[in-house]
Amino acid sequence: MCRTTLLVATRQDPVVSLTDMTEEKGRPTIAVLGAGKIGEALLSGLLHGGRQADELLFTERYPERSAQLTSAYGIRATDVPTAAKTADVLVVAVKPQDIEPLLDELAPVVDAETLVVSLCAGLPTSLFERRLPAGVPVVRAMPNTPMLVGEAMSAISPGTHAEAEHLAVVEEMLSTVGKVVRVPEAQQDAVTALSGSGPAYFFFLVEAMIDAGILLGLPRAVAEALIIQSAVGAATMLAQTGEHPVILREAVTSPAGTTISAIRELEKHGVRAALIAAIEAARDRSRELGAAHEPG
Ligand SMILES: NC(=O)C1=CN([C@@H]2O[C@H](COP(=O)(O)OP(=O)(O)OC[C@H]3O[C@@H](n4cnc5c(N)ncnc54)[C@H](OP(=O)(O)O)[C@@H]3O)[C@@H](O)[C@H]2O)C=CC1
Ligand SMILES: O=C(O)[C@@H]1CCC=N1
Repeated sequence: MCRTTLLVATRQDPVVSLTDMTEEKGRPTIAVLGAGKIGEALLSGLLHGGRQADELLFTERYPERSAQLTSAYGIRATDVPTAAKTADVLVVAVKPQDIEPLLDELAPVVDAETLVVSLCAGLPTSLFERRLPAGVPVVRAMPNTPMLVGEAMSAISPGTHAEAEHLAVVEEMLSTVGKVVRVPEAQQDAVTALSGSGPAYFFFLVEAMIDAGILLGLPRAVAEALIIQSAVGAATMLAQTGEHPVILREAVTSPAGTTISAIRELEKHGVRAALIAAIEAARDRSRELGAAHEPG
């Protein structure tokens, strides 16, 4: 099996040398267990953020995929026992459905000196704590794919044995690739539905708006350029002005103008209710993924 890589990191030279950083802060070695979409995005984002390839490791199921990633990023592939022995932080990025065999592999080789960070939707820290040796610190994190371009939104929650220092390590790692908030673990299913899956909703919206441009007779390339830049502009306004989205929308909506005609159609078709229901369904699916691993 062979997949294309998402993005080849272009900046392999460090902003600050590894020696400087290790002397100052003792930057941890990070191993990503399962370098699929999000695992690769994290590795790529960390390289872009100034991490050195030799501070990073990954494991994958198939040698073709490992070779592809090593050739794209210069990061070494390894196996789970070597990752557990070598790395300070093990980032679990397999699908929730694949977690059990990975925990079987991890349990005999991990100890309380290693920080385990799970990116898995729905899986509670208690699952890892139950299956791994006593005292292993676990942090649950939910990032999103914009980490590829340093614009991730991540939320992190400590498990029972995770101390302030562990949260700080994860916060530092994920802030290299975007923004980070701390939330109680009980909120992680909602976070997963909102920001973990969130980029997909925006991509879906952009795709639908480009289709509308095609319907109206615009060339595809023109429709794409118009919508993508409108999305970038709107997101930048939201981020930079701090204004409520209602205020920003009202500023576009001229009396008896074009925008209000469109808004009336969106409301008539229940787009707001559809989004709320969609995000609720994603939250429920996250809960279901976790419940599948409950004991008994
Ligand atoms: N995609 C996203 O936007 C986000 C995903 N997540 C979470 O990240 C996790 C991964 O998701 P995603 O990247 O989309 O999924 P992918 O299927 O793309 O990535 C998972 C990778 O792990 C590999 N894998 C499976 N089992 C093992 C194993 N035992 N050892 C080593 N590698 C293994 C898979 O190989 P193979 O393909 O051969 O099975 C695959 O390459 C999920 O738990 C998801 O909930 C969290 C936030 C956002
Ligand atoms: O779709 C999923 O299950 C994963 C979790 C959040 C984003 N992607």
